[in-house]
Amino acid sequence: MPAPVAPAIAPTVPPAIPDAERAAFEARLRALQARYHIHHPFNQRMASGQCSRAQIQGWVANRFYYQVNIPLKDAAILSNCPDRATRREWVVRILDHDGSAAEPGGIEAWSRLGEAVGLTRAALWSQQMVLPGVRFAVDAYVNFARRAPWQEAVCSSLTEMFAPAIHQERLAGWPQHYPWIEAEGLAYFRSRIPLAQRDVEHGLRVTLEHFRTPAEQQRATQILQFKLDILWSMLDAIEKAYPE
Ligand SMILES: O=C(O)c1cc(C(=O)O)c2c(n1)C(=O)C(=O)c1cc(C(=O)O)[nH]c1-2
Repeated sequence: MPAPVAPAIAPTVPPAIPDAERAAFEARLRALQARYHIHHPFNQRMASGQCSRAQIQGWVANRFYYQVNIPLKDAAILSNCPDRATRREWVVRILDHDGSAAEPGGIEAWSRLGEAVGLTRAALWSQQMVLPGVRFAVDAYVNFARRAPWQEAVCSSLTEMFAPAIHQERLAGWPQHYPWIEAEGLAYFRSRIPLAQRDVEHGLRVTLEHFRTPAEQQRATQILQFKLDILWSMLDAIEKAYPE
């Protein structure tokens, strides 16, 4: 009688991915920078000082809808994530935007940007200026985070890899191009640079660990492209509503 075969025990720790493979995957994700909204014609006009006051106000009022939805998106990711260590690291993103007793937070900073460009708080908070295309695009992001496996939603946040450059671009250019914007209004962009870098460090760790096979990694690039398309569509809608 043959000796009984020991039952296979599922490994609790997945095998390590070779460093070179990981680096190649990360490089493929980073290469999608070419599709970032920093290259959108509206952003290029905004960055080179060609936007009117009405266009800047339209952009700020519409982007506010993105800002107020980011914490809902992050809460959706938390609600789908059974891993306590990940939740502990992720939850800070909600307070970054919503603020706390100690810090007014990103949404408040964006409201100040609104005032700095001449929008009243009522105009901003009423969301009356939010365009249908912007609403659809942002809602698609939140809905994706609600429905997708949490690691996929984490991957979709990785456009933040490219965000510090666009914040820097505004900090460097706006004071000279748009001297009518009160300088304190730009604090939001300054505050996001270190936060985006921290977020990306975490988001990349999750993504590089989770998407392993070529097919999974292909899926990750498609998810990142989907998110790039959301940001791009927002500017398409804004550009159409506020023509030159
Ligand atoms: O101003 C920008 O162009 C820009 C882009 C992005 C981005 O790439 O998703 C974010 C932000 N800003 C931002 O301020 C922000 O808080 C943020 C959070 C996220 C996200 O997906 O979780 N993206 C972004």
